[in-house]
Amino acid sequence: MTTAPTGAGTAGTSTALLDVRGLRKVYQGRGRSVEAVRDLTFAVEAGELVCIVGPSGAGKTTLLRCVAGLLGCTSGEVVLEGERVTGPPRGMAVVFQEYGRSLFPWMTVRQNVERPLKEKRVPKAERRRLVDEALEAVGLAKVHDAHPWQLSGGMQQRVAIARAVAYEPHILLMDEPFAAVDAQTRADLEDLVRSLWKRLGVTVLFVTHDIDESVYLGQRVIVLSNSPTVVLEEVPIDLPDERDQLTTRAEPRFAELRTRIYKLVQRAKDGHRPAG
Ligand SMILES: Nc1ncnc2c1ncn2[C@@H]1O[C@H](COP(=O)(O)OP(=O)(O)OP(=O)(O)O)[C@@H](O)[C@H]1O
Repeated sequence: MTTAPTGAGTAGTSTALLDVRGLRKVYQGRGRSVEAVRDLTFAVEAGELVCIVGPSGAGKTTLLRCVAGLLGCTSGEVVLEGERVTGPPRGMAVVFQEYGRSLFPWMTVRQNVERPLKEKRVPKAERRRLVDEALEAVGLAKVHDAHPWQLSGGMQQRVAIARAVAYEPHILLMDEPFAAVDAQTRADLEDLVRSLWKRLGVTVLFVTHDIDESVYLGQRVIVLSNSPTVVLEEVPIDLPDERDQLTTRAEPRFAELRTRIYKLVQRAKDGHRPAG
């Protein structure tokens, strides 16, 4: 595991793994500015799986890019493991929606997964072990020497997940990672994320526009208001830890939770803001 994040400065002590404090993001354009995120504050504990939902344009991607250190905050701060994020932290990996663009087409599956480990200067034998384990975990051991363009969309996204997992991040950020795959593949990938999360104990922050997906995956769902964004409500997901696509989604409690979050997102779309 990586322990010393780069791209970070010292911040106050915190018990949470990730602390987003008063995050505000204003995009400055020529002659006009857009306040995408107004004031976001929430924390994620080590080992949690937290989902973020909100209306389209609510600033979910903006939030994730600020957390990943890819975008500077206008004010407020993101603190990871007690260190203020000022650039991509070493203890973090990100999986984006556009798997096609995130993989290098001229590299094999193995080379794609191995690349960040080379950059991290992980010794060769250790690299091989980590890549083998990650490919095995996502069910791609047999196609390690294929190129991404020889694989289906769902398999390519598995490569991106393997690459993130092999890196042994403390926190995994996922930005609508399954939006571009078919429903069956999506269900399989959701189960893959849950099983990797459980097995590896990694903290996961998962952005989705799919309310059912957020309830199925999360231990907690953070619902965002519309832009300029604040946290509308945090909903604990009190479903049993063992989940599967058929029985979990058929549970009355699942339906209650999805209805509650659906209503919250509708209210967010209508411009509802939290009291105070
Ligand atoms: N580079 C940019 N310059 C100016 N405005 C931007 C920029 N990127 C995003 N925005 C604006 O910020 C707001 C939030 O956008 P963002 O993409 O973060 O939302 P989102 O919740 O991820 O959207 P979606 O669910 O549709 O993917 C929107 O109003 C968007 O138009």
